Amino acid sequence: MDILSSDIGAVARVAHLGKHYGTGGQRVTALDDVSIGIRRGQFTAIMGPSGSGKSTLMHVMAGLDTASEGRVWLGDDEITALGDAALTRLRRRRIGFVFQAFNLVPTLDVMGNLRLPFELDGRGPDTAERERIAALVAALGLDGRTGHRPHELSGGQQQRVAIARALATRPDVIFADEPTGALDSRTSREVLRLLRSAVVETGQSIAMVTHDPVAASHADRILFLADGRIIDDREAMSAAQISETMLRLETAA
Ligand SMILES: Nc1ncnc2c1ncn2[C@@H]1O[C@H](COP(=O)(O)OP(=O)(O)OP(=O)(O)O)[C@@H](O)[C@H]1O
Repeated sequence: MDILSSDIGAVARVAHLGKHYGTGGQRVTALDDVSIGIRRGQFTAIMGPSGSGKSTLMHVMAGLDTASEGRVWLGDDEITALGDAALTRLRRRRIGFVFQAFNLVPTLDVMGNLRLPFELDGRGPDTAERERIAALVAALGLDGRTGHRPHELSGGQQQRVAIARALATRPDVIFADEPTGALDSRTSREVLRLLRSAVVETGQSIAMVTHDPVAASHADRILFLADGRIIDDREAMSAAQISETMLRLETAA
């Protein structure tokens, strides 16, 4: 699939991306000639059967893993051209992450975790950033919890902290890898509503890898991967329509 004209100006983009693991008879092709953009201000879900390359695509787009072939951009900046130090800086300043396992620092309290992206950048949050953190704490229902450590919070609360942390630096894009994978269905819905409202209210761009058709039904756009290729690119769909598409893909796989 060639890059769509509507993906030009995308917040993150890959062209002719290939990713292989191993060599010789052990060689696995995780991604095969993928060209796609994540559109600015949209909530994009990335779906596909197990092993189809979803996490690999996200990790390469986010600069957490390298491409074997092709090129990767964040906005106008080609990340495949950056050295390690520049890539680390770009990730810290311009990309937010939300993971299935929350990935909070267990020894820091909630406020410590929220300040962490700024501390890692070699500075504390400035006044405007402190105000933003306070607004996120209130909006995400974490008032009264800022002195708690992660193990003192429920899974849903921990994921809300992770989302607040990802939003705090106003990243160009947030990559979320199975953000509801460890949560029950009611808590998952709350987390998805939070992600959705960040897109609608502040124009945050979010790309989310998920297995869950209900989670993907919150997205504006759904990319379907199979065998390392993008095989479908759809506007918002219902959970039932997504389940049907996934069933077709899994049966074909
Ligand atoms: N570090 C690695 N070494 C070797 N092979 C790998 C590695 N990481 C991923 N793969 C392989 O690449 C392919 C794509 O994996 P990936 O994790 O991206 O798929 P996925 O769609 O995210 O799967 P799942 O839904 O099960 O998490 C798979 O065949 C996987 O076994």
